[in-house]
This record gives sequence, C-alpha cells and structure tokens, in this order.
Amino acid sequence: MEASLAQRMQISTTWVDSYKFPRKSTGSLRFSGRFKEQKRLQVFVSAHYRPVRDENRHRWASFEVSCSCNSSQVSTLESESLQDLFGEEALILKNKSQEIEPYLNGRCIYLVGMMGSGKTTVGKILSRSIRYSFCDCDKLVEQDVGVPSVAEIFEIYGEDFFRDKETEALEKLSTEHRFVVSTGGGAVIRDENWIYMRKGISVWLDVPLEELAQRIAAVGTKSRPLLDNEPGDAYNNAFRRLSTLFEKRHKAYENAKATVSLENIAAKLGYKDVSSITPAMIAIEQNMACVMHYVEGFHLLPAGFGMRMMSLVWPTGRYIAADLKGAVMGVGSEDVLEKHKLQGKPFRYAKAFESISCADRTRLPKATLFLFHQRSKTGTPSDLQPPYPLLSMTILEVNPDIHSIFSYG
Ligand SMILES: Nc1ncnc2c1ncn2[C@@H]1O[C@H](COP(=O)(O)OP(=O)(O)O)[C@@H](O)[C@H]1O
Ligand SMILES: O=C(O)C1=C[C@@H](OP(=O)(O)O)[C@@H](O)[C@H](O)C1
Repeated sequence: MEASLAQRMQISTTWVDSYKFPRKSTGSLRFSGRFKEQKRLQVFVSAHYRPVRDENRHRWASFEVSCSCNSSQVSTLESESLQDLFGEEALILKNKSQEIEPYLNGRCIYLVGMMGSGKTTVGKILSRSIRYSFCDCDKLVEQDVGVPSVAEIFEIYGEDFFRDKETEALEKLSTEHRFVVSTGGGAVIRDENWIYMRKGISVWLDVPLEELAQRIAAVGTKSRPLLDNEPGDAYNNAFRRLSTLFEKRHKAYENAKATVSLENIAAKLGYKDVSSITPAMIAIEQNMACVMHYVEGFHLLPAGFGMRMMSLVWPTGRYIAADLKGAVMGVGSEDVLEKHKLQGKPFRYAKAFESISCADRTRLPKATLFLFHQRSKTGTPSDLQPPYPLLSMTILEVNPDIHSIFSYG
C-alpha cells in the first residue's frame, strides 16, 4: 500500500500547484490538500518548505512531502534539499530561460564534465527552467542493465561493459527532443558518443579540480567506482585521481560546443572562490552557453563607432548593424562584405552600411541577430581586432518588429 501510494504520488506530481500555496511571512511555505482517488480513497498531502542560509549566504530550501491515507501516516515521499528558486536568481533564470527557449528548437542539451562538476545538480535546475525533461545517463544505464548502481555494474561486469551500455543509452537519447542530459564524466572519451551528442547542444561544465575534489571528498566516493577504494585522505586521493583522469580527458571535453567555466563566472562576478557560485548561477550561464552555440556560422566584424557595436553576417550573406539599444541602423550586402574582407581591415559603419529607415525594416529577413559589444582601448574601430573579447551580448529578433529580447553582461 505504502509503496504504491508513494509511486502514484510520484506520477501525479501535478497535484502540487506550488504557485497557489500561500507563502508565510516567516519564509516558510505550507500547503495541504485533499484528493479523491478513483477508489474513493481520501489522501492527505502536506509539504513543508523551510528556507535556510548557508555559510555563503545562499538560500537553500529543505522540502518535505508527506502523505497520509485515511488519517494514518503512510509515506514521506521525498525530503531533499533544493536550492531556493524563489529568489532573485530564480527570477533571472526564469526570464533568461523564457527568452532562450524558442532558440533551442527542442534540441537536447548534453552536459559533459568531470565527476562532481554538477551536471546532475545544475542539469535538473536548467531542465526545469527551460521546461525540458531531465535525464541522468547513468540512471538510464542502471535501468537498462537492471542493476541499481553504476558502482555495481563496474563490479559485476567491468568498465568496458558499462561504456558499451553508456553508448547505447546516448544513441537512444539522440532521437529524443527537449531533454537536458547529464552524461557520465567519461562519456566524452568515445568518439562514437560525440556522433550522438552532436545532435544536440553539448556544454562542458568546467570546474577546477580542487573544487571537484572538495565536493567528492564531502559526499564520498561510493557511487563513483573510478575514485573508490583508496585508503588515506579523501581530498588528496580524489584530487590525485581526478588529475590523472582530467589529463586524459580534457581534450575530449573541449569538443563540446560550449563551455561554462566556473573560473570565468567567478571572475565576472568578482568572486575569489568558485565555491560561492550557486547551481542556479551556473544554470543561467548554461542558458547563455546554449545561445552562444548559434553564433557558429556567423562572422564577426567590427563595425563603426569603434566601441559601440559589432555587426554579424548570417549565412544568407546579409548583415545588420544595430546600436546598443537594438535599433537597426543599417543593412549591408555580401558585396560590401567581400570588399571588406579583401581589404582585411575594419570598415567604417557609415560607408559599409546602407542606412535604412524605420519603415524599411520590414525588408529585413526574419532572423536572429547577435550583437557583441566590446570596448576598444582607444575607441576607434581599427583597435578592434580578433579575437574579439565578449563583454556583453544582445540578441534581437528581426521579425520585423525589432525589439531587444535578450541581453547579457
Ligand atoms: N555549484 C555547486 N556548488 C556547490 N556544490 C555543488 C554545486 N554543484 C554541485 N554540487 C555538489 O557536488 C556534488 C556532485 O554534484 P553532481 O551534480 O552529482 O555532479 P555530477 O553529476 O557532475 O557528477 C553534489 O554533492 C552536489 O550537491
Ligand atoms: O568519469 C567517469 O568515467 C564516470 C563518471 C560517473 O558519472 P558522473 O560524472 O555523473 O559522476 C559514472 O558514469 C561512472 O562512475 C564513470
């Protein structure tokens, strides 16, 4: 009875309409409800949400759902620590996610990275935010083999068997849409796996080895067979083992279409330590990384006003210049581009672009325009040379009612 009820609750999670629940001034949230089942069984469900702050002043929530049937306690469904997604970060994540969602076109997102890099933790947050399903590739293998843990699969059948099953799981997933997939840390080493992952957008979660070793030492190595069974200091063991694996794998991680580097995020936010970066912040960056994927196939050219804007050429050969607020200021043709390329130097906005009036904007094709803003040291276009450091980005939809839909930095 208990198991089947809990199972039904898991399937019927839509019962929980969280936005309807009153949030108390103390910061805790309670809800309760009565539900009639087909068999006229009365089920009472209650949940308790208790936000706490950790030493980094991040808010976390412990969330517990318990359920009783005909007045007797039957099951506590889950008690898990979820990051508080009610705060400012949640709002940013929600907004960015809504904006980026149409651009993903339902393509799966494959998170790759070392063990402990947060593929599962961040992947779950990311999937919720973009309304994708989440899939842990290791879990898929466990289900397929019928063995409850990867550690046991390694023990019973060996690593090669696990790798074959991992490839099969990725092949299956490659026909799916709207999934955020947390891949196993070693999935990147087989070329064949990249054939499948390339069907979606792969993002490498690049986390410093010291941070990985700290996380793994904190949770233990039981579930990670490649790190287990070493006597001695947990941090040092994990660090040593991870360093060896990373040495062999880092080139393979670089195959990912986009990289989310915790060191870069920390630098951007002015944090000394990557351990202060919350999973929600990383998910926000992952949204960005997925968008960056679209930049492939576009040519970046510095355009007029030195520091104010960049123009992009999209594959049809037309290109657009726009100011920082997103107003399109001109549209150019392939001829001008070719001329510019031959000259091999930055061109001036006024000469390169045919100015267009507001009314003429309807001439523009439906396309997405990415603007990269960068600052040149002297403020002159000639100062802008590749590689162009990305300071901020705006994505506009030219459709033809031009409006800024996304900005970054
Ligand atoms: N941004 C983060 N800050 C602190 N701890 C994190 C962060 N992301 C993940 N963790 C912790 O690190 C451990 C490994 O994370 P997990 O998501 O399981 O990694 P992976 O799926 O890449 O192996 C977990 O205990 C998780 O709570
Ligand atoms: O790095 C690896 O080779 C592995 C990582 C694990 O996944 P996580 O990265 O999710 O821990 C799991 O697939 C297996 O233990 C092997």
